[in-house]
Amino acid sequence: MAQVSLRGLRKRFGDVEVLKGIDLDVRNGEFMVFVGPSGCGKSTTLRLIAGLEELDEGDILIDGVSAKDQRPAERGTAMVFQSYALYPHMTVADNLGFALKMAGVGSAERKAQVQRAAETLRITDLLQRYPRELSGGQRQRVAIGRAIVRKPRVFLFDEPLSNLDAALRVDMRIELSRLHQELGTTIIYVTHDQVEAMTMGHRIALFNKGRLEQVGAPMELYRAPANEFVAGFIGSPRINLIDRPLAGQATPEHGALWERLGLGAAQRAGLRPEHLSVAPSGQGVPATVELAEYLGDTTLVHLRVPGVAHLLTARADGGVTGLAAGSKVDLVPEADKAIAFDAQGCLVA
Ligand SMILES: Nc1ncnc2c1ncn2[C@@H]1O[C@H](COP(=O)(O)OP(=O)(O)OP(=O)(O)O)[C@@H](O)[C@H]1O
Repeated sequence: MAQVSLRGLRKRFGDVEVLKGIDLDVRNGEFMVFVGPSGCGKSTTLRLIAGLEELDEGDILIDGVSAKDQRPAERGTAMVFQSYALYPHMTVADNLGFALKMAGVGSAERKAQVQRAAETLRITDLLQRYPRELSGGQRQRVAIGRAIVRKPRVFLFDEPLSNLDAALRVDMRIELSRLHQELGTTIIYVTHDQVEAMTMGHRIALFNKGRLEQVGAPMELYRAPANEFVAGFIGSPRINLIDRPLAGQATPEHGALWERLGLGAAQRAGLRPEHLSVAPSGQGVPATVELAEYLGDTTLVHLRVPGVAHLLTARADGGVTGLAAGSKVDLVPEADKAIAFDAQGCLVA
């Protein structure tokens, strides 16, 4: 286990400044998820920690020791790539044991460690197969096993599940969380999938354009996003953003909705779909159904309120039916759940 501290990390590729000063402390034994849109710099940060890229400015401390002058092999990190990067001509057992062999570990000890890793990942029956004889999920397990046998101080995962189908991704999410509980090793995990971030991370570091927007526990980012970007990135379906109506120009519906939110001077309100409900006419703010998505356990209702710029999404009970496009309904917001943002898009505390 190790603590990883990033201090003022900066990195450019040619003219493009990809990291514009990243400061972050990853705690001992923590499962830290780096999340953010494509190209925001999360993989570059991971590769800097692994020593696969060189820093322009700043420092990386692993257990308080600067990694700047350490080669990748000296850092005690093990990386798992999206592409698996297995040796095609080697069996699973040889793939797992290769790093140990290179490190001069004897055959009997190597065999024991490979066996242990295979048991942890539940792939003992695959040890004699070749990578081409494995499914995507099995290959990913082998790739993780290869990292485990090295007994790293820090695991670095770069989008390890993105090549798997949806059902397998869910299984592997659970497996990886179990693995972390079992090993207790510090994990830094890169993904662009906010569901993975929410379900697996002790904490999330949300990147955007080479900077960190917010670092915190998943529910902290969900309930108290530092700004509109965080609010919009975390949560599916997306949070509803409702502008304050311009004085004297609001439609009665927009005015009534804003009034119900009770946010006074805020510039914009964020309201999660589960905090917006559909009620019989006369009980709330009049709206028109654009589309209802019946998902079984819930129904997502996309609604138009005259004067409000965007469609609003309400998450209704799965029993709600008969909401044809064009139906008139009323919307009732849970005002105490509304999140207020100022003119700069920052959270109003
Ligand atoms: N070796 C490189 N040479 C030039 N540009 C690079 C290199 N590596 C990354 N970049 C650029 O740096 C930016 C950040 O890339 P990075 O891979 O860190 O993003 P990311 O947040 O991990 O995105 P994704 O989810 O798409 O992988 C991108 O604009 C990318 O094109």
